[in-house]
Amino acid sequence: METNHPELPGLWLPLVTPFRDGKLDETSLHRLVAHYAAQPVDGLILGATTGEGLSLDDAEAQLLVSVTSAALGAAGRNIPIYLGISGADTRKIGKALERSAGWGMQGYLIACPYYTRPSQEGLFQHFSALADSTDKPIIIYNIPYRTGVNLGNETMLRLAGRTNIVGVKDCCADPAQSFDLVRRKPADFAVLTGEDAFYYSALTQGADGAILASAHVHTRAFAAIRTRLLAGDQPGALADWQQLADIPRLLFSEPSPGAIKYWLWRQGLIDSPEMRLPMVSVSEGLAGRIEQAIAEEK
Ligand SMILES: O=C(O)C1=N[C@H](C(=O)O)C[C@H](O)C1
Repeated sequence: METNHPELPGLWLPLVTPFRDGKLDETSLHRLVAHYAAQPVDGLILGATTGEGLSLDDAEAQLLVSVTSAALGAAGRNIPIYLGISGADTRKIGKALERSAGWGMQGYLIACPYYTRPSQEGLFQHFSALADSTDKPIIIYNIPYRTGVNLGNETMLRLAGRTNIVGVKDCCADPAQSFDLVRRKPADFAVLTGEDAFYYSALTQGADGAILASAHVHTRAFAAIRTRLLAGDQPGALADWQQLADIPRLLFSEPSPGAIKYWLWRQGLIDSPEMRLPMVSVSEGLAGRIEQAIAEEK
């Protein structure tokens, strides 16, 4: 793929944000980043859905970026960090882009404005205005079942013409829309699936990669599927996917990132599975199923 952003294709991890006693847990964050720095992860997204970005204030988001950069640096790993931003007011998001410009991440993942359900023209003008507010690359996050609005392919392709709108995290939940986009997109615009359960099928239909919360666990196995497909080994990739396909179902059987945090906590990667309200811990039933999955790993 020819692209002005060769770092985009691949497997990205939307990192959980560890909390302890109500605060961002820097020690766990450092340990977690060091762990993934040694894994085949091509980029990190901070403060997105999985990172509970809506419950972080500016100071915490900045700390998240600086601790993550420092941990990657200490591990000698140079992969891009994008910061998740969401909101429903173009002006406020534009100000957030200005305030965060010097924080040290390489780009932004920006969700479609939620709740107000703007028209396609409104969405076009929204993302155009945001692209004007920053020099950094932007990945659009299209997730209609969370925001209430679907950014259609005609609008996406108009936005793909902007030099710093470099890709989409595609969670449109409509495989026909995703395939149509992959077929028509310019070469320098990356389609990264964010539908964990569609990971294998999205890659076989030409997606450039993925942003997958599920890849917090079995990271190497998730990465290997893409590697096999790129090497032309589709049967091998399918066999691998058949082993992994239950993982997204398990991790998303209750609101995410509860299950992922529980799993990471039980593995000693974070010191607490704590989340911020309105997110609450996994049920006893799900905790038991995760315990069993961890035991089966060994
Ligand atoms: O953190 C994210 O961003 C992700 N969001 C998707 C969602 O909102 O459900 C899932 C994806 O794996 C990561």
